[in-house]
Amino acid sequence: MSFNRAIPKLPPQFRGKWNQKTYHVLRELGRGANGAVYLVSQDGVRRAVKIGAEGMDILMEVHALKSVQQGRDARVTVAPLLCDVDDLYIDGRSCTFYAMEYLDGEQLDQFVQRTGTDWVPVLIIQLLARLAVLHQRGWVFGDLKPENVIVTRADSQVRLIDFGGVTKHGCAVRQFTEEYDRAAWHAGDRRAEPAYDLFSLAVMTVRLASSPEVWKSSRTEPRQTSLLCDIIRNNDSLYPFRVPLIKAFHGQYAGAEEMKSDMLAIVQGRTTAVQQKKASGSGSSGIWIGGLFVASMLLLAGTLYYAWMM
Ligand SMILES: Nc1ncnc2c1ncn2[C@@H]1O[C@H](COP(=O)(O)OP(=O)(O)OP(=O)(O)O)[C@@H](O)[C@H]1O
Repeated sequence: MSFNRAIPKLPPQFRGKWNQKTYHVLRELGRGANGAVYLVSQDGVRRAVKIGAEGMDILMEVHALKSVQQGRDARVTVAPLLCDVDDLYIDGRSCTFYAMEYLDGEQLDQFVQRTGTDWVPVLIIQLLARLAVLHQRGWVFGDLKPENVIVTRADSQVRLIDFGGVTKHGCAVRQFTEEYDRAAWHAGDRRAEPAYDLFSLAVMTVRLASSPEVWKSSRTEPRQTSLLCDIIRNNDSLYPFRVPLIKAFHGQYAGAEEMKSDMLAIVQGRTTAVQQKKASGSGSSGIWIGGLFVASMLLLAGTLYYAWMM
C-alpha cells in the first residue's frame, strides 16, 4: 500500500510504451486510496484502465487477476478480464497501468435496492462460486464489500472488482473495511484465509437484506456478532439462512464451496416448497413467490451451471 505518492492523472490520450496500444480517456470511473480507474476507448472498444501510485501494487493486482483467468474453472468469470499491462510516461515518470474489460452494471447494493432483497441469496451464491475459484488459486479477496462487487447489466452475474486487497493465504490482509472486517467484529484476526472472506460475506448478506435503520443499530461498540444474530432472528428473508450465516461468523466453514452448498440447498428447498404450495392452490404471498421464482430462474440459468461444472 502507498500513502505518500500521488495517484497519477491519465492524459486524455496515451499509448502504452511496450504494447503500443492507444487509449482515449472518456471519463474517470472512480478513485480510491491506491488507484484510479478510467473508462477508456481502445480501438473503439470500451475498457477500464487502472493506474496506481505504486507500480508494485498494480502488478500484484495483475498477478491475481491473471491467476483467476487460468485453469479448468476459468469459465467462472470471477473478475473483469485482463486486456493489457503496460507503462506510460506521465510528467517524465514511468507509471504502470492495466486495461481490463469494462463491466457495464451496478454496484451490488444499488442492484439490491432496485430489485429487492429476494435476490440477495442468489447473488451471494454466485459470489461464493467466485470466491471458491480465488481461494483455490491461493488468494483471499480481503476487502469484500458491496462497493467491490458489480452486477452486470446484460446477465445479472456478479463480478469482483478492485483486487487491491487481494492477499496470499497466510499473510496479513492487505486492505479491509472495518464494517466487514473480522477483527473489528472481535471474531478473529486478519490472517488471510478463506474463512476471513466468508465472514465478510456473511456480514455483507445481513447488511444487504436489512433496512438502513436496522443496519445502523448494529454499529454500537463493541461490535459483536450477537448483534448480527439478533438482526437475522428478526428478519424474515435472513432467518431461513441463519445456519450458514452463523457458521460463517464462527469460522466453521473450511471453504466457500461448503457454504455455497448449504445456501443452495436452502434456496432449492424454499423454491420447491413454494411450487408445491402453488400447485395445491394455497400460495398467498404473490410478490415473494414472484421474486423467488425469478431469482431461482437466474440461479438455474447461471449459478447452478457453474455449481455442476466445478
Ligand atoms: N472493470 C471495471 N468496469 C467498470 N467499472 C469499474 C471497473 N473497475 C473499477 N470500476 C469502477 O471504478 C471504481 C474504482 O475502482 P477500484 O475500487 O478498483 O479503485 P481503487 O482506486 O483501487 O479504490 P480503492 O483505493 O478503494 O481500492 C469502482 O467503484 C467502480 O465503480
